[in-house]
Amino acid sequence: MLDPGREQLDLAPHLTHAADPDGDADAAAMFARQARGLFAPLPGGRPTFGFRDGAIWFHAELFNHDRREERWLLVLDYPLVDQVDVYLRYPDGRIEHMASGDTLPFSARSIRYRHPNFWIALPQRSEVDLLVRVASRSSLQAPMTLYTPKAFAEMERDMQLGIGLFYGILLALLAYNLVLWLTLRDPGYLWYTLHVSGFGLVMFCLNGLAFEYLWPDSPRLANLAIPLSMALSQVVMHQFCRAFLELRERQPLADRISLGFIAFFALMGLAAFVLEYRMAVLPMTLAVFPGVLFILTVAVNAIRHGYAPAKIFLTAWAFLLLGTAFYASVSFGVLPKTFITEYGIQLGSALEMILLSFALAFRYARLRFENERLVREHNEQLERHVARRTSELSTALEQLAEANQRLRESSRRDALTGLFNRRHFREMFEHQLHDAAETRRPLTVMLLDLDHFKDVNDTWGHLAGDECLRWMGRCLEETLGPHGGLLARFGGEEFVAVVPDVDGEAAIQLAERLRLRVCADPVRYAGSQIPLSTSIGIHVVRAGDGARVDDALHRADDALYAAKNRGRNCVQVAFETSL
Ligand SMILES: Nc1nc2c(ncn2[C@@H]2O[C@H](COP(=O)(O)OP(=O)(O)OP(=O)(O)O)[C@@H](O)[C@H]2O)c(=O)[nH]1
Repeated sequence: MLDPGREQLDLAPHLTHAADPDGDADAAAMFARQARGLFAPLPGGRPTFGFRDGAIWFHAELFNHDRREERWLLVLDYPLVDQVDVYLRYPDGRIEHMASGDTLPFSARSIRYRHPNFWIALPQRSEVDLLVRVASRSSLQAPMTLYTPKAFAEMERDMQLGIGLFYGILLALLAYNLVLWLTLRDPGYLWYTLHVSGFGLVMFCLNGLAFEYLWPDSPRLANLAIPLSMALSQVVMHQFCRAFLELRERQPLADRISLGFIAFFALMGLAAFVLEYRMAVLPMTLAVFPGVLFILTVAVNAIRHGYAPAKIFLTAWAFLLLGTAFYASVSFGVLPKTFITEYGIQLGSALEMILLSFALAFRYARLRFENERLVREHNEQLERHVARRTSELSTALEQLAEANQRLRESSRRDALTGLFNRRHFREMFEHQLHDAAETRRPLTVMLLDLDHFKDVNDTWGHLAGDECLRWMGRCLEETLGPHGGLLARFGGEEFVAVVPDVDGEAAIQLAERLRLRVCADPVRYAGSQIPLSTSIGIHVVRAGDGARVDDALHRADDALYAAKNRGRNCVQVAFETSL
Protein backbone atom coordinates (compact mmCIF):
# COMPACT_ATOMS: atom_id res chain seq x y z
CA MET A 1 0.00 0.00 0.00
CA LEU A 2 1.53 3.26 -1.11
CA ASP A 3 -0.35 5.48 1.29
CA PRO A 4 -0.59 9.26 0.88
CA GLY A 5 2.46 10.94 2.35
CA ARG A 6 4.70 7.92 1.95
CA GLU A 7 7.92 8.87 0.20
CA GLN A 8 9.77 5.56 0.06
CA LEU A 9 9.11 1.91 0.71
CA ASP A 10 11.47 -0.97 1.43
CA LEU A 11 9.95 -3.88 -0.50
CA ALA A 12 11.60 -6.74 1.44
CA PRO A 13 8.72 -7.27 3.93
CA HIS A 14 6.24 -7.41 1.04
CA LEU A 15 8.09 -9.80 -1.23
CA THR A 16 7.55 -13.47 -1.91
CA HIS A 17 10.00 -15.46 -3.99
CA ALA A 18 10.45 -18.59 -6.09
CA ALA A 19 13.64 -20.22 -7.35
CA ASP A 20 14.26 -20.93 -11.01
CA PRO A 21 17.38 -23.20 -10.85
CA ASP A 22 17.77 -23.52 -14.62
CA GLY A 23 17.03 -19.86 -15.22
CA ASP A 24 14.87 -20.59 -18.24
CA ALA A 25 11.36 -19.84 -16.89
CA ASP A 26 9.52 -16.90 -18.45
CA ALA A 27 7.38 -14.22 -16.86
CA ALA A 28 4.08 -15.78 -17.91
CA ALA A 29 5.02 -19.09 -16.26
CA MET A 30 6.12 -17.32 -13.10
CA PHE A 31 2.94 -15.17 -12.92
CA ALA A 32 1.06 -18.46 -13.19
CA ARG A 33 3.17 -20.04 -10.43
CA GLN A 34 2.56 -17.05 -8.22
CA ALA A 35 -1.19 -17.25 -8.88
CA ARG A 36 -1.08 -20.88 -7.73
CA GLY A 37 0.47 -19.73 -4.43
CA LEU A 38 3.85 -21.31 -5.15
CA PHE A 39 5.83 -18.23 -4.12
CA ALA A 40 7.28 -18.35 -0.57
CA PRO A 41 8.16 -15.54 1.89
CA LEU A 42 11.84 -14.43 1.94
CA PRO A 43 14.14 -16.63 4.06
CA GLY A 44 14.70 -14.72 7.30
CA GLY A 45 12.87 -11.77 5.78
CA ARG A 46 16.00 -10.89 3.77
CA PRO A 47 16.38 -10.92 -0.03
CA THR A 48 19.87 -12.46 0.20
CA PHE A 49 20.68 -15.85 -1.32
CA GLY A 50 24.48 -16.15 -1.58
CA PHE A 51 26.01 -17.71 -4.69
CA ARG A 52 23.17 -19.31 -6.64
CA ASP A 53 22.83 -20.75 -10.13
CA GLY A 54 19.83 -19.87 -12.24
CA ALA A 55 17.53 -17.06 -11.14
CA ILE A 56 15.29 -16.02 -8.25
CA TRP A 57 11.93 -14.46 -8.95
CA PHE A 58 10.35 -11.98 -6.54
CA HIS A 59 6.75 -10.86 -6.44
CA ALA A 60 4.88 -8.00 -4.80
CA GLU A 61 1.43 -6.51 -5.21
CA LEU A 62 1.50 -2.73 -5.35
CA PHE A 63 -1.49 -0.47 -4.69
CA ASN A 64 -1.09 3.29 -5.02
CA HIS A 65 -3.34 5.24 -2.68
CA ASP A 66 -1.49 8.47 -3.25
CA ARG A 67 -3.33 10.83 -5.56
CA ARG A 68 -0.30 12.86 -6.51
CA GLU A 69 2.50 10.35 -7.14
CA GLU A 70 1.97 8.06 -10.11
CA ARG A 71 5.64 7.74 -11.04
CA TRP A 72 7.91 5.82 -8.70
CA LEU A 73 11.53 4.75 -8.97
CA LEU A 74 12.34 1.14 -8.17
CA VAL A 75 16.00 0.81 -7.10
CA LEU A 76 17.86 -2.44 -6.58
CA ASP A 77 20.32 -1.43 -3.88
CA TYR A 78 23.07 -3.80 -4.97
CA PRO A 79 25.22 -2.78 -7.93
CA LEU A 80 26.85 -6.11 -8.81
CA VAL A 81 23.76 -7.95 -9.98
CA ASP A 82 24.27 -9.30 -13.50
CA GLN A 83 20.74 -9.25 -14.83
CA VAL A 84 17.51 -7.77 -13.44
CA ASP A 85 14.22 -8.06 -15.30
CA VAL A 86 11.20 -6.16 -14.06
CA TYR A 87 7.68 -7.11 -15.17
CA LEU A 88 4.65 -5.00 -14.33
CA ARG A 89 1.18 -6.41 -14.93
CA TYR A 90 -1.54 -3.82 -15.00
CA PRO A 91 -5.27 -4.44 -14.32
CA ASP A 92 -5.97 -4.36 -18.05
CA GLY A 93 -3.65 -7.37 -18.50
CA ARG A 94 -0.90 -5.33 -20.10
CA ILE A 95 2.59 -6.48 -19.11
CA GLU A 96 5.50 -4.06 -19.18
CA HIS A 97 9.11 -5.34 -19.20
CA MET A 98 12.33 -3.49 -18.29
CA ALA A 99 15.86 -4.86 -17.91
CA SER A 100 19.07 -3.72 -16.23
CA GLY A 101 22.17 -5.11 -14.45
CA ASP A 102 25.86 -5.08 -15.23
CA THR A 103 25.56 -7.44 -18.21
CA LEU A 104 23.82 -4.61 -20.04
CA PRO A 105 25.41 -1.28 -20.98
CA PHE A 106 25.09 1.42 -18.34
CA SER A 107 22.93 3.52 -20.65
CA ALA A 108 20.16 0.90 -20.38
CA ARG A 109 19.30 2.24 -16.92
CA SER A 110 16.30 4.48 -16.36
CA ILE A 111 18.43 7.13 -14.70
CA ARG A 112 22.21 7.49 -14.59
CA TYR A 113 22.75 5.90 -11.20
CA ARG A 114 25.22 3.35 -9.84
CA HIS A 115 22.45 0.90 -8.77
CA PRO A 116 20.06 -0.71 -11.28
CA ASN A 117 16.82 1.30 -11.32
CA PHE A 118 13.50 1.49 -13.13
CA TRP A 119 10.82 4.13 -13.55
CA ILE A 120 7.49 2.52 -12.65
CA ALA A 121 4.12 3.96 -13.47
CA LEU A 122 1.60 3.18 -10.71
CA PRO A 123 -1.84 4.60 -11.61
CA GLN A 124 -3.97 5.78 -8.72
CA ARG A 125 -6.12 3.25 -6.94
CA SER A 126 -5.18 0.37 -9.17
CA GLU A 127 -3.42 -2.87 -8.29
CA VAL A 128 -0.19 -3.62 -10.12
CA ASP A 129 1.67 -6.96 -9.97
CA LEU A 130 5.43 -6.55 -9.72
CA LEU A 131 7.55 -9.51 -10.79
CA VAL A 132 11.35 -9.20 -10.63
CA ARG A 133 13.79 -11.77 -11.97
CA VAL A 134 17.33 -11.55 -10.58
CA ALA A 135 20.26 -13.64 -11.86
CA SER A 136 23.90 -13.17 -10.95
CA ARG A 137 27.20 -14.98 -10.91
CA SER A 138 28.18 -12.96 -7.85
CA SER A 139 26.34 -13.11 -4.55
CA LEU A 140 22.62 -12.97 -5.28
CA GLN A 141 21.07 -10.06 -3.39
CA ALA A 142 17.98 -8.09 -4.27
CA PRO A 143 17.27 -5.36 -1.68
CA MET A 144 14.66 -3.25 -3.44
CA THR A 145 13.25 0.14 -2.53
CA LEU A 146 10.55 2.28 -4.12
CA TYR A 147 11.12 6.04 -4.06
CA THR A 148 9.13 9.06 -5.07
CA PRO A 149 11.35 11.27 -7.29
CA LYS A 150 11.66 13.77 -4.40
CA ALA A 151 12.65 11.09 -1.85
CA PHE A 152 15.20 9.63 -4.25
CA ALA A 153 16.76 13.04 -4.94
CA GLU A 154 17.09 13.73 -1.19
CA MET A 155 18.50 10.32 -0.38
CA GLU A 156 20.95 10.45 -3.25
CA ARG A 157 22.12 13.94 -2.29
CA ASP A 158 23.30 12.73 1.16
CA MET A 159 24.80 9.59 -0.36
CA GLN A 160 26.77 11.53 -2.98
CA LEU A 161 28.21 13.79 -0.29
CA GLY A 162 29.37 10.76 1.72
CA ILE A 163 30.81 9.03 -1.35
CA GLY A 164 32.48 12.25 -2.50
CA LEU A 165 34.05 12.74 0.93
CA PHE A 166 35.31 9.16 1.00
CA TYR A 167 36.92 9.22 -2.45
CA GLY A 168 38.12 12.78 -1.84
CA ILE A 169 40.01 11.61 1.23
CA LEU A 170 41.41 8.65 -0.68
CA LEU A 171 42.51 10.81 -3.62
CA ALA A 172 44.13 13.41 -1.35
CA LEU A 173 46.01 10.70 0.54
CA LEU A 174 46.99 9.09 -2.75
CA ALA A 175 48.35 12.31 -4.25
CA TYR A 176 50.05 13.41 -1.03
CA ASN A 177 51.81 10.10 -0.46
CA LEU A 178 52.70 9.75 -4.12
CA VAL A 179 54.51 13.10 -3.91
CA LEU A 180 56.17 11.95 -0.68
CA TRP A 181 57.34 8.80 -2.42
CA LEU A 182 58.69 10.74 -5.40
CA THR A 183 60.53 13.05 -3.00
CA LEU A 184 61.74 10.64 -0.33
CA ARG A 185 61.98 7.43 -2.36
CA ASP A 186 60.98 5.40 0.69
CA PRO A 187 59.34 2.22 -0.74
CA GLY A 188 56.82 2.29 2.14
CA TYR A 189 55.14 5.31 0.49
CA LEU A 190 54.96 3.57 -2.89
CA TRP A 191 53.29 0.49 -1.44
CA TYR A 192 50.98 2.68 0.62
CA THR A 193 49.98 4.62 -2.52
CA LEU A 194 49.28 1.36 -4.34
CA HIS A 195 47.39 0.03 -1.31
CA VAL A 196 45.14 3.11 -1.32
CA SER A 197 44.70 2.80 -5.10
CA GLY A 198 43.91 -0.93 -4.90
CA PHE A 199 41.48 -0.51 -2.02
CA GLY A 200 39.90 2.54 -3.69
CA LEU A 201 39.47 0.61 -6.92
CA VAL A 202 37.77 -2.32 -5.15
CA MET A 203 35.38 0.06 -3.39
CA PHE A 204 34.80 1.92 -6.66
CA CYS A 205 33.82 -1.38 -8.32
CA LEU A 206 31.73 -2.60 -5.38
CA ASN A 207 29.87 0.75 -5.20
CA GLY A 208 28.98 0.37 -8.87
CA LEU A 209 30.82 3.62 -9.66
CA ALA A 210 33.52 1.94 -11.77
CA PHE A 211 30.82 0.63 -14.13
CA GLU A 212 29.17 4.06 -14.24
CA TYR A 213 32.30 6.16 -14.75
CA LEU A 214 35.14 3.92 -16.01
CA TRP A 215 33.65 1.34 -18.40
CA PRO A 216 29.91 2.03 -18.85
CA ASP A 217 29.82 0.29 -22.24
CA SER A 218 31.74 -2.81 -21.24
CA PRO A 219 29.76 -5.25 -19.09
CA ARG A 220 32.60 -7.78 -19.60
CA LEU A 221 35.17 -5.38 -18.08
CA ALA A 222 32.75 -4.46 -15.28
CA ASN A 223 32.62 -8.14 -14.29
CA LEU A 224 36.35 -8.74 -14.73
CA ALA A 225 37.23 -5.62 -12.73
CA ILE A 226 35.93 -7.11 -9.47
CA PRO A 227 38.31 -10.12 -9.22
CA LEU A 228 41.17 -8.14 -10.76
CA SER A 229 40.88 -5.21 -8.37
CA MET A 230 40.44 -7.62 -5.44
CA ALA A 231 43.61 -9.48 -6.40
CA LEU A 232 45.56 -6.26 -6.94
CA SER A 233 44.42 -4.68 -3.68
CA GLN A 234 45.29 -7.80 -1.69
CA VAL A 235 48.72 -8.15 -3.31
CA VAL A 236 49.67 -4.54 -2.54
CA MET A 237 48.05 -4.69 0.91
CA HIS A 238 50.31 -7.60 1.90
CA GLN A 239 53.31 -6.01 0.21
CA PHE A 240 52.66 -2.75 2.08
CA CYS A 241 52.53 -4.66 5.39
CA ARG A 242 55.76 -6.46 4.53
CA ALA A 243 57.51 -3.17 3.82
CA PHE A 244 56.01 -1.23 6.72
CA LEU A 245 56.55 -3.87 9.40
CA GLU A 246 59.97 -4.73 7.90
CA LEU A 247 59.01 -8.39 7.95
CA ARG A 248 62.07 -9.62 6.04
CA GLU A 249 64.42 -8.38 8.76
CA ARG A 250 62.17 -8.61 11.82
CA GLN A 251 59.90 -11.66 11.24
CA PRO A 252 61.38 -13.90 8.50
CA LEU A 253 58.78 -16.68 8.90
CA ALA A 254 55.89 -14.22 8.69
CA ASP A 255 57.60 -12.71 5.66
CA ARG A 256 57.47 -16.06 3.85
CA ILE A 257 53.79 -16.50 4.76
CA SER A 258 53.12 -12.98 3.49
CA LEU A 259 54.86 -13.84 0.22
CA GLY A 260 52.59 -16.91 0.04
CA PHE A 261 49.50 -14.68 0.28
CA ILE A 262 50.94 -12.37 -2.39
CA ALA A 263 51.64 -15.30 -4.74
CA PHE A 264 48.12 -16.69 -4.17
CA PHE A 265 46.36 -13.41 -4.94
CA ALA A 266 48.62 -12.68 -7.92
CA LEU A 267 47.80 -16.12 -9.39
CA MET A 268 44.09 -15.66 -8.75
CA GLY A 269 44.28 -12.26 -10.47
CA LEU A 270 45.75 -13.93 -13.57
CA ALA A 271 43.28 -16.79 -13.33
CA ALA A 272 40.39 -14.30 -13.36
CA PHE A 273 40.98 -13.93 -17.12
CA VAL A 274 40.20 -17.61 -17.73
CA LEU A 275 38.19 -18.81 -14.72
CA GLU A 276 34.48 -18.36 -14.33
CA TYR A 277 33.67 -15.26 -12.19
CA ARG A 278 32.57 -17.21 -9.16
CA MET A 279 35.59 -19.54 -9.25
CA ALA A 280 37.90 -16.55 -9.11
CA VAL A 281 36.04 -14.41 -6.58
CA LEU A 282 35.02 -17.04 -4.02
CA PRO A 283 38.52 -18.34 -3.07
CA MET A 284 39.81 -14.76 -2.89
CA THR A 285 36.93 -13.63 -0.68
CA LEU A 286 37.61 -16.58 1.62
CA ALA A 287 41.36 -15.80 1.70
CA VAL A 288 40.79 -12.14 2.66
CA PHE A 289 39.85 -13.07 6.25
CA PRO A 290 42.90 -15.21 7.13
CA GLY A 291 45.00 -12.55 5.38
CA VAL A 292 43.62 -9.79 7.60
CA LEU A 293 44.00 -11.95 10.73
CA PHE A 294 47.57 -12.70 9.71
CA ILE A 295 48.36 -8.99 9.37
CA LEU A 296 46.84 -8.29 12.78
CA THR A 297 48.96 -11.07 14.30
CA VAL A 298 52.24 -9.85 12.81
CA ALA A 299 51.43 -6.27 13.84
CA VAL A 300 50.81 -7.38 17.46
CA ASN A 301 54.00 -9.40 17.29
CA ALA A 302 55.92 -6.37 16.01
CA ILE A 303 54.60 -4.26 18.92
CA ARG A 304 55.61 -6.99 21.39
CA HIS A 305 59.13 -6.82 19.97
CA GLY A 306 59.25 -3.06 20.57
CA TYR A 307 58.65 -1.81 17.00
CA ALA A 308 56.80 1.44 17.85
CA PRO A 309 55.37 2.34 14.38
CA ALA A 310 53.35 -0.92 14.49
CA LYS A 311 51.11 0.64 17.18
CA ILE A 312 49.64 3.24 14.80
CA PHE A 313 49.53 0.57 12.09
CA LEU A 314 47.47 -1.73 14.34
CA THR A 315 45.13 1.10 15.36
CA ALA A 316 44.57 1.87 11.66
CA TRP A 317 43.64 -1.75 10.96
CA ALA A 318 41.40 -1.83 14.02
CA PHE A 319 39.39 1.08 12.56
CA LEU A 320 38.89 -0.76 9.29
CA LEU A 321 37.81 -3.93 11.11
CA LEU A 322 35.51 -1.95 13.41
CA GLY A 323 33.91 -0.26 10.41
CA THR A 324 33.47 -3.61 8.70
CA ALA A 325 32.00 -5.10 11.89
CA PHE A 326 29.48 -2.21 12.10
CA TYR A 327 28.50 -2.78 8.50
CA ALA A 328 28.17 -6.54 9.00
CA SER A 329 26.15 -6.14 12.19
CA VAL A 330 23.61 -4.05 10.26
CA SER A 331 23.36 -6.82 7.68
CA PHE A 332 22.69 -9.33 10.48
CA GLY A 333 20.23 -6.98 12.18
CA VAL A 334 22.38 -6.63 15.36
CA LEU A 335 22.78 -2.85 15.09
CA PRO A 336 20.30 -0.30 13.71
CA LYS A 337 20.96 1.27 10.33
CA THR A 338 22.57 4.65 11.04
CA PHE A 339 25.03 6.75 9.07
CA ILE A 340 27.99 5.29 11.02
CA THR A 341 26.87 1.67 10.77
CA GLU A 342 25.70 1.80 7.16
CA TYR A 343 28.89 3.47 5.93
CA GLY A 344 31.10 1.62 8.42
CA ILE A 345 33.46 0.24 5.78
CA GLN A 346 33.92 3.62 4.11
CA LEU A 347 34.40 5.45 7.42
CA GLY A 348 36.66 2.74 8.84
CA SER A 349 38.76 2.52 5.71
CA ALA A 350 39.07 6.32 5.40
CA LEU A 351 40.27 6.46 9.02
CA GLU A 352 42.54 3.50 8.34
CA MET A 353 44.14 5.21 5.35
CA ILE A 354 44.61 8.49 7.26
CA LEU A 355 46.16 6.69 10.22
CA LEU A 356 48.38 4.60 7.96
CA SER A 357 49.62 7.82 6.40
CA PHE A 358 50.46 9.08 9.92
CA ALA A 359 52.09 5.74 10.65
CA LEU A 360 54.25 6.12 7.57
CA ALA A 361 55.26 9.63 8.61
CA PHE A 362 56.04 8.35 12.12
CA ARG A 363 58.06 5.48 10.73
CA TYR A 364 59.92 7.80 8.38
CA ALA A 365 60.70 10.24 11.20
CA ARG A 366 61.90 7.32 13.33
CA LEU A 367 64.18 6.09 10.53
CA ARG A 368 65.53 9.61 10.08
CA PHE A 369 66.21 10.03 13.81
CA GLU A 370 67.89 6.64 13.86
CA ASN A 371 70.05 7.67 10.89
CA GLU A 372 70.90 10.98 12.51
CA ARG A 373 71.78 9.21 15.75
CA LEU A 374 74.09 6.82 13.87
CA VAL A 375 75.75 9.69 12.00
CA ARG A 376 76.08 11.67 15.25
CA GLU A 377 77.60 8.70 17.07
CA HIS A 378 79.93 8.07 14.18
CA ASN A 379 80.99 11.73 14.12
CA GLU A 380 81.53 11.78 17.88
CA GLN A 381 83.63 8.63 17.61
CA LEU A 382 85.57 10.21 14.77
CA GLU A 383 86.05 13.43 16.74
CA ARG A 384 87.25 11.47 19.78
CA HIS A 385 89.64 9.56 17.55
CA VAL A 386 90.91 12.77 15.92
CA ALA A 387 91.26 14.45 19.35
CA ARG A 388 93.24 11.47 20.68
CA ARG A 389 95.43 11.47 17.59
CA THR A 390 95.88 15.24 17.83
CA SER A 391 96.90 15.04 21.48
CA GLU A 392 99.30 12.17 20.68
CA LEU A 393 100.67 14.27 17.86
CA SER A 394 101.07 17.39 19.98
CA THR A 395 102.78 15.34 22.74
CA ALA A 396 105.11 13.91 20.11
CA LEU A 397 105.72 17.42 18.78
CA GLU A 398 106.46 18.69 22.30
CA GLN A 399 108.87 15.81 22.86
CA LEU A 400 110.46 16.54 19.52
CA ALA A 401 110.77 20.23 20.38
CA GLU A 402 112.34 19.31 23.75
CA ALA A 403 114.72 16.91 22.02
CA ASN A 404 115.55 19.61 19.50
CA GLN A 405 116.13 22.09 22.31
CA ARG A 406 118.38 19.60 24.11
CA LEU A 407 120.19 18.91 20.85
CA ARG A 408 120.62 22.60 20.20
CA GLU A 409 121.82 23.13 23.74
CA SER A 410 124.25 20.20 23.59
CA SER A 411 125.57 21.49 20.27
CA ARG A 412 126.44 24.70 22.12
CA ARG A 413 128.03 23.05 25.14
CA ASP A 414 131.29 21.36 25.83
CA ALA A 415 130.53 17.79 26.85
CA LEU A 416 133.21 17.57 29.56
CA THR A 417 132.79 20.83 31.49
CA GLY A 418 129.26 21.87 30.55
CA LEU A 419 130.55 25.35 29.60
CA PHE A 420 129.82 26.81 26.15
CA ASN A 421 132.01 25.50 23.34
CA ARG A 422 134.26 27.63 21.25
CA ARG A 423 131.89 27.98 18.27
CA HIS A 424 128.96 29.18 20.37
CA PHE A 425 131.27 31.41 22.38
CA ARG A 426 132.32 33.22 19.21
CA GLU A 427 128.68 33.90 18.26
CA MET A 428 127.81 35.16 21.73
CA PHE A 429 130.98 37.20 22.03
CA GLU A 430 130.22 38.88 18.72
CA HIS A 431 126.78 39.95 20.04
CA GLN A 432 128.30 41.15 23.29
CA LEU A 433 130.89 43.22 21.45
CA HIS A 434 128.14 44.78 19.37
CA ASP A 435 125.92 45.53 22.42
CA ALA A 436 128.87 46.92 24.37
CA ALA A 437 129.77 49.25 21.47
CA GLU A 438 126.17 50.46 21.28
CA THR A 439 125.75 50.97 25.00
CA ARG A 440 129.31 52.26 25.33
CA ARG A 441 130.14 49.92 28.19
CA PRO A 442 133.42 47.99 28.75
CA LEU A 443 134.02 44.21 28.43
CA THR A 444 136.83 42.27 30.06
CA VAL A 445 138.14 39.28 28.09
CA MET A 446 140.05 36.67 30.12
CA LEU A 447 141.94 33.79 28.51
CA LEU A 448 143.03 31.07 30.96
CA ASP A 449 145.38 28.10 30.53
CA LEU A 450 146.14 25.44 33.17
CA ASP A 451 149.83 25.33 33.93
CA HIS A 452 151.84 22.23 33.06
CA PHE A 453 148.75 20.28 32.35
CA LYS A 454 150.70 17.77 30.30
CA ASP A 455 152.43 16.77 33.52
CA VAL A 456 149.08 16.27 35.21
CA ASN A 457 148.03 13.89 32.46
CA ASP A 458 151.36 12.16 32.49
CA THR A 459 151.43 11.80 36.29
CA TRP A 460 147.83 10.99 37.20
CA GLY A 461 146.43 9.92 33.87
CA HIS A 462 143.91 11.42 31.42
CA LEU A 463 140.86 10.67 33.56
CA ALA A 464 142.39 12.66 36.39
CA GLY A 465 143.18 15.35 33.81
CA ASP A 466 139.50 15.37 32.79
CA GLU A 467 138.47 15.80 36.40
CA CYS A 468 140.83 18.76 36.64
CA LEU A 469 139.23 20.35 33.56
CA ARG A 470 135.76 19.90 35.17
CA TRP A 471 137.07 21.48 38.35
CA MET A 472 138.36 24.42 36.36
CA GLY A 473 134.89 24.84 34.81
CA ARG A 474 133.29 24.91 38.26
CA CYS A 475 135.78 27.52 39.48
CA LEU A 476 134.92 29.71 36.51
CA GLU A 477 131.16 29.42 37.11
CA GLU A 478 131.47 30.08 40.84
CA THR A 479 133.72 33.09 40.45
CA LEU A 480 132.59 34.77 37.23
CA GLY A 481 129.05 33.41 36.90
CA PRO A 482 127.60 35.92 39.41
CA HIS A 483 129.13 38.74 37.32
CA GLY A 484 127.27 37.64 34.22
CA GLY A 485 130.39 36.23 32.63
CA LEU A 486 130.20 34.45 29.28
CA LEU A 487 132.19 31.26 30.01
CA ALA A 488 133.54 28.75 27.50
CA ARG A 489 136.14 26.05 27.04
CA PHE A 490 138.37 27.41 24.35
CA GLY A 491 140.11 24.13 23.57
CA GLY A 492 142.29 21.54 25.39
CA GLU A 493 143.13 23.00 28.76
CA GLU A 494 142.36 26.58 27.68
CA PHE A 495 139.29 28.55 28.86
CA VAL A 496 137.86 31.94 28.00
CA ALA A 497 135.59 34.33 29.92
CA VAL A 498 134.03 37.66 28.94
CA VAL A 499 132.76 39.75 31.87
CA PRO A 500 130.60 42.80 31.03
CA ASP A 501 130.76 46.20 32.75
CA VAL A 502 134.10 45.41 34.38
CA ASP A 503 137.38 47.14 33.70
CA GLY A 504 140.46 48.50 35.39
CA GLU A 505 141.41 47.27 38.86
CA ALA A 506 138.10 45.46 39.21
CA ALA A 507 138.99 43.29 36.25
CA ILE A 508 142.44 42.43 37.66
CA GLN A 509 140.95 41.67 41.11
CA LEU A 510 138.32 39.41 39.57
CA ALA A 511 141.01 37.51 37.63
CA GLU A 512 143.16 37.28 40.75
CA ARG A 513 140.27 35.89 42.71
CA LEU A 514 139.79 33.28 40.07
CA ARG A 515 143.44 32.36 39.97
CA LEU A 516 143.56 32.01 43.75
CA ARG A 517 140.37 29.94 43.71
CA VAL A 518 141.97 27.47 41.27
CA CYS A 519 145.10 26.93 43.26
CA ALA A 520 143.55 27.24 46.73
CA ASP A 521 142.60 23.55 46.96
CA PRO A 522 144.14 20.59 45.18
CA VAL A 523 141.81 18.53 43.01
CA ARG A 524 140.90 15.22 44.69
CA TYR A 525 140.78 12.28 42.40
CA ALA A 526 141.05 8.52 43.18
CA GLY A 527 142.72 9.21 46.50
CA SER A 528 145.22 11.63 44.91
CA GLN A 529 145.47 15.34 45.47
CA ILE A 530 146.42 17.21 42.33
CA PRO A 531 147.64 20.78 42.76
CA LEU A 532 146.60 23.09 39.94
CA SER A 533 147.39 26.60 38.89
CA THR A 534 146.37 28.76 35.97
CA SER A 535 147.80 31.63 34.03
CA ILE A 536 145.37 34.37 32.98
CA GLY A 537 145.68 36.94 30.18
CA ILE A 538 143.32 39.97 30.33
CA HIS A 539 142.26 42.39 27.67
CA VAL A 540 139.65 45.13 28.31
CA VAL A 541 137.56 46.14 25.30
CA ARG A 542 136.32 49.73 25.45
CA ALA A 543 133.63 51.60 23.64
CA GLY A 544 135.01 53.14 20.49
CA ASP A 545 137.82 50.55 20.15
CA GLY A 546 136.02 49.10 17.20
CA ALA A 547 137.53 45.79 18.31
CA ARG A 548 136.58 42.59 16.47
CA VAL A 549 136.36 39.13 18.04
CA ASP A 550 139.71 37.93 16.73
CA ASP A 551 141.51 41.17 17.76
CA ALA A 552 140.20 40.93 21.29
CA LEU A 553 141.11 37.26 21.57
CA HIS A 554 144.56 37.87 20.15
CA ARG A 555 145.25 40.56 22.67
CA ALA A 556 144.09 38.36 25.54
CA ASP A 557 146.15 35.48 24.13
CA ASP A 558 149.22 37.68 23.98
CA ALA A 559 148.65 38.60 27.60
CA LEU A 560 148.33 34.92 28.49
CA TYR A 561 151.53 34.15 26.64
CA ALA A 562 153.23 36.88 28.68
CA ALA A 563 151.79 35.40 31.89
CA LYS A 564 153.27 32.02 30.98
CA ASN A 565 156.58 33.67 30.29
CA ARG A 566 156.46 35.47 33.58
CA GLY A 567 156.54 32.07 35.31
CA ARG A 568 152.89 31.02 35.16
CA ASN A 569 150.23 31.13 37.97
CA CYS A 570 149.77 34.86 37.49
CA VAL A 571 147.46 37.44 35.85
CA GLN A 572 148.77 39.53 32.98
CA VAL A 573 147.00 42.52 31.36
CA ALA A 574 147.57 42.96 27.62
CA PHE A 575 150.16 45.55 26.91
CA GLU A 576 148.03 47.82 24.75
CA THR A 577 145.17 47.70 27.19
CA SER A 578 144.63 50.95 28.99
CA LEU A 579 143.12 50.10 32.31
N1 LIG B 1 143.05 14.88 30.21
C1 LIG B 1 142.94 15.70 29.16
N2 LIG B 1 144.00 16.27 28.67
C2 LIG B 1 143.93 17.13 27.61
C3 LIG B 1 142.70 17.44 27.04
N3 LIG B 1 142.87 18.33 26.04
C4 LIG B 1 144.22 18.57 26.00
N4 LIG B 1 144.87 17.85 26.96
C5 LIG B 1 146.26 17.80 27.26
O1 LIG B 1 146.74 19.06 27.68
C6 LIG B 1 148.10 19.07 27.49
C7 LIG B 1 148.58 20.36 27.06
O2 LIG B 1 149.95 20.41 27.14
P1 LIG B 1 150.81 21.56 26.62
O3 LIG B 1 150.18 22.25 25.47
O4 LIG B 1 152.16 21.00 26.35
O5 LIG B 1 150.95 22.57 27.76
P2 LIG B 1 151.26 22.43 29.32
O6 LIG B 1 151.75 21.06 29.63
O7 LIG B 1 149.97 22.75 30.06
O8 LIG B 1 152.29 23.45 29.56
P3 LIG B 1 152.08 25.00 29.65
O9 LIG B 1 150.82 25.27 29.00
O10 LIG B 1 153.21 25.58 28.89
O11 LIG B 1 152.03 25.27 31.09
C8 LIG B 1 148.39 17.97 26.50
O12 LIG B 1 149.13 16.93 27.17
C9 LIG B 1 147.04 17.49 26.05
O13 LIG B 1 147.07 16.08 25.85
C10 LIG B 1 141.56 16.80 27.58
O14 LIG B 1 140.44 17.01 27.12
N5 LIG B 1 141.74 15.98 28.64
